Amino acid sequence: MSRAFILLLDSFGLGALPDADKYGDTGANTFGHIAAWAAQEGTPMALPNLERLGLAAAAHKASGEWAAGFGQRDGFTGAWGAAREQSTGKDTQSGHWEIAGVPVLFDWGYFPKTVPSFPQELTDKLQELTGVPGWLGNCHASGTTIINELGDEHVASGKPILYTSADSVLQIAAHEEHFGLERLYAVCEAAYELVKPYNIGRVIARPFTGSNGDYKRTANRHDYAVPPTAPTLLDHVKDAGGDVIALGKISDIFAGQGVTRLVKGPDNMALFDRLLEVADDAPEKSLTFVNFVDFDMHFGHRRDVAGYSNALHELDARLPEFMAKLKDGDLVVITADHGCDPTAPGSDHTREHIPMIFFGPNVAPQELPTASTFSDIGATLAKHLGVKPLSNGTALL
Ligand SMILES: O=P(O)(O)O[C@H]1O[C@H](CO)[C@@H](O)[C@H]1O
Ligand SMILES: [Mn+2]
Ligand SMILES: [Mn+2]
Repeated sequence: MSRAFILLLDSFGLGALPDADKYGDTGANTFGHIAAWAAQEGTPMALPNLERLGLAAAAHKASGEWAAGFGQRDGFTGAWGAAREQSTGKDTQSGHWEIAGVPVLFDWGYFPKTVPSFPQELTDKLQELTGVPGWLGNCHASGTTIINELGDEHVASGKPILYTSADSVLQIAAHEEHFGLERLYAVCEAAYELVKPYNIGRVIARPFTGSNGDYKRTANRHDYAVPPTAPTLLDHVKDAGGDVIALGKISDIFAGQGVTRLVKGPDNMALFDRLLEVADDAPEKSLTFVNFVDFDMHFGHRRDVAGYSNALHELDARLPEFMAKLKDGDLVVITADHGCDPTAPGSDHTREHIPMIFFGPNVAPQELPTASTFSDIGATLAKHLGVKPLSNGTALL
């Protein structure tokens, strides 16, 4: 039996990369700063299951410091280490694709931090194609803030809210009932075609509901992402006849490429429930890839340190349920795609090391060398599954 599982904690960074200063992220440390905050609150973090696997030791190796409340201990059960990003960005697509063997070595296009942020020829063309009365926003923004700032005006005028971030994205927010969900999707589809010359990674539909200055995003977010530029681990597994089971937003991130089964869930804990079901029936030579997005979407970008800490405790507490389902030959890795330090200024991702914690019934506990590319993770899983090796990365086990 050989199966592989990637449990990706979206944005769970372990400390700044050597080149973080180029990204404005000097000193960023998602895990370290959450742990420091918790200790200062008088409620130090306790993540016994992740700690036993080697998480805190990996963070120490990556950042040079022990996270508050954690220290050297005996009896690790995982093969633990951290990885550095080879891609030029610090976005979700770059992180995931690189794990799967395809680092993004070209520069994505980005929209500048000016107002307006988007080129006028782009917004004019999109207006002409979709017949909307104009645009609101047209700037860098936090998605939950801007819908409350501009929601009333959007409802009154029918103008969608356009915004972006430090990532290569064009996001369009509109009211599900007043503007219409299908209409929002149609505007995003048109935008996806128009941003191609700008080398933009994703257009994201951000529907919301509510009234009178009180608006909330719904679960009907939809991503229109460019597909990976070369075959990924997912393709290699699929081409070898294996199942590729994508939980949460994984399928969107790979534009469906290489995915054979799609499983959705509204939040981290629902996704964990789905993961347990998949662990029961995933066949031989399958890859199960789950993205726990709440860490990033609800807590990292929102700079909600308490929420992030709580979500880590919730996941840690449930890990034994998953471990109990593992079968002989299973290989699991716990990792991330970038950082999003909730104590950093602004609301963007941070350029950090990611955890690389392998475990499973046949994994010998050990310290791993710091990987110079996230692709070492995918290369290790490709070897484990016996599929075609990836064109980037080195197998570590
Ligand atoms: O502030 P919100 O809308 O959550 O946006 C975030 O979500 C986008 C996609 O993950 C990122 O680029 C980031 O800007
Ligand atoms: Mn991400
Ligand atoms: Mn994000």
